[in-house]
Amino acid sequence: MEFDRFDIDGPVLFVPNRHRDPRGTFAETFREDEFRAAIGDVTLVQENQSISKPINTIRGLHYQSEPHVQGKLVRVTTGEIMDIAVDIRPHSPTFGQHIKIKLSAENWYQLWIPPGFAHGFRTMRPDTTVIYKVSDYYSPENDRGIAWNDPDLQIDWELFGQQPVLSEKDRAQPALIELFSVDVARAAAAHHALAGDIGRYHASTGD
Ligand SMILES: Cc1cn([C@H]2C[C@H](O)[C@@H](COP(=O)(O)OP(=O)(O)O[C@H]3O[C@@H](C)C(=O)[C@@H](O)[C@H]3O)O2)c(=O)[nH]c1=O
Repeated sequence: MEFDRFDIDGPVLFVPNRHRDPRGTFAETFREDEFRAAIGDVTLVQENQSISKPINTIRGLHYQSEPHVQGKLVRVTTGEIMDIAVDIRPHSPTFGQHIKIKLSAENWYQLWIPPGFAHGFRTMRPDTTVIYKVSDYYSPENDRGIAWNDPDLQIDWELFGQQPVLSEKDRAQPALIELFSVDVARAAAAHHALAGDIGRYHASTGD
């Protein structure tokens, strides 16, 4: 298993070593020892699978709040997604920024999204299967979301005018600023991470 890191600290891309022969392909898709060597003391306790039938289904942006924050190890076994992880760690120098990467049945990529990130994806093909292991159990009381199209996040979903398919819940998620306004202002003032928006965040929090 190879791995790579990103400009935003925390997420890790795992790429399994594939063994090809006339029958097809074999790969180790998860090894706890290698995962822990790269990530640290994290145990994955639940595995989820979703199948999205229409192309341009967007699920997200989702996270669980304390005390049930989740890290997620995401992969695709059929189809392709554009995977998005937004840094929502209030004191992070990259608060509000995101990483974007394509995961597909062909590239076998696995993205580790640590606690402190909101996660979402757009399916780039019909009938896309996403499988992900998580580091804490599902807790409906701690289920949280951010609007996929929050303009402050500046995510280019590459929809090119197409309407995404969304759950009712995801059509009504709040903007980041509604959830994190005070911390955003503090983080922005401390790190100048959101240059240009600082005045507006201060105004909206009354600081
Ligand atoms: C996430 C989850 C949902 N459910 C139930 C709740 C609901 O009835 C049904 C569908 O849930 P959702 O609409 O939240 O499913 P979905 O929109 O696919 O939610 C997922 O989106 C991606 C982007 C993530 O990162 C995941 O953590 C998760 O939030 O499944 C569970 O039973 N266990 C779980 O772990």
